[in-house]
Amino acid sequence: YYAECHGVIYVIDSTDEERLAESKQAFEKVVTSEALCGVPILVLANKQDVETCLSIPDIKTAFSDCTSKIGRRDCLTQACSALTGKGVREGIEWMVKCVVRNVHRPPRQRDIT
Ligand SMILES: Nc1nc2c(ncn2[C@@H]2O[C@H](COP(=O)(O)OP(=O)(O)OP(=O)(O)O)[C@@H](O)[C@H]2O)c(=O)[nH]1
Repeated sequence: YYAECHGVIYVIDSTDEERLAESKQAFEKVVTSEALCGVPILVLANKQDVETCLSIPDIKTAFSDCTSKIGRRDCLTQACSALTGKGVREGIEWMVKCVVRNVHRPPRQRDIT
């Protein structure tokens, strides 16, 4: 299943601080998966319409352990709200560009050098 994957969209509930550590563990499994090596990852920090939500810097700090594991691949953390739609288009457009660029995967040496 992962072997056919050209991009990962990982959704975080920005209002669920309690489960952020659990989410980070799940994210770590994705980024360390050999089958997903080099695959672009869009992290959607959802529910940003909620006033008390975690900010993007909060989320990046909580996920900072993962930075080195993300490696050289494209990775974007995009604030969004599935409720209002804000940020969703930007995220998807970014992902489309990445997928087009990485259409041959795993990345060939000449694409990354
Ligand atoms: N305010 C707000 N609510 C949202 C947003 N996205 C989803 N929700 C609400 O969050 C609730 C859970 O949404 P689901 O789509 O069921 O998400 P889920 O991941 O299946 O839920 P769990 O597995 O229970 O965490 C629903 O009441 C949604 O309406 C958002 O961007 N903003």
